Amino acid sequence: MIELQEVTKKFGKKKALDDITTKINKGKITGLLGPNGSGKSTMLKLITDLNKPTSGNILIDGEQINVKSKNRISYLPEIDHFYSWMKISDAKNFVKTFYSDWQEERYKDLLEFLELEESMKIDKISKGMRAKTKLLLSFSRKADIVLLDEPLSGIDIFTREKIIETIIKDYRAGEQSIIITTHEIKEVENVMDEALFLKNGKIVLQGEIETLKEEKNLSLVDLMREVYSNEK
Ligand SMILES: Nc1ncnc2c1ncn2[C@@H]1O[C@H](COP(=O)(O)OP(=O)(O)OP(=O)(O)O)[C@@H](O)[C@H]1O
Repeated sequence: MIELQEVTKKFGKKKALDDITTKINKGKITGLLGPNGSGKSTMLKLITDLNKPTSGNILIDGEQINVKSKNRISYLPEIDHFYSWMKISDAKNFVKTFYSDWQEERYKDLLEFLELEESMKIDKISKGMRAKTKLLLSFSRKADIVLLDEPLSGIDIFTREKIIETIIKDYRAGEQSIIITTHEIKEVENVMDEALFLKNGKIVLQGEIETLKEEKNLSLVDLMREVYSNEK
């Protein structure tokens, strides 16, 4: 379980996250939702320990984030983190040297599934292929926490579908926790178990998707509309 205790993250005077206390359940797919600038990426970066909170604590299975917990996390950043000279195989070797849980078999399997080739040069492939490459590298590890920041952003419908298929393909429900930030709500609605809605750095709603929808008798998109129109 990932636990945030009174977490605030400030950039200058701006509170990107404002005194957040919450638990994100283990073994589920959780959608981290909210409008631009609501704090989604900031929250993922704090969980990966790429950024430190200004105040508050983040615990993973009851332990303060440490080197061991960092190794359990696979993080797909919103922005491309590849060097332009790299081929997919170079990017793989780069990631592989950092993490002991690299799974070569899974990498080979996903490479084929995503219709990518190791010899492809990253600065020559399309945006969709780069998105698939990021996913390939994130999912070729055995990490039991996978954080995906906007994996569907700016990608065509077919590639989006392929990316969603990849996310659920070998998903170990109950064991592996996946947190996805996205604006493509309709497409991930059926994949997510739980959702956490952020606005201005605060949680405005959180729960199991089916329960939230049933309680209000609304689709997730309409639920979001209601949540964000009521919040100022
Ligand atoms: N490195 C930074 N320096 C200054 N301000 C930042 C930094 N990172 C985030 N912020 C600010 O913190 C707030 C939250 O940003 P964040 O990127 O977490 O939002 P988001 O919900 O992921 O947005 P989007 O959907 O547009 O990706 C925004 O106001 C943003 O400008």
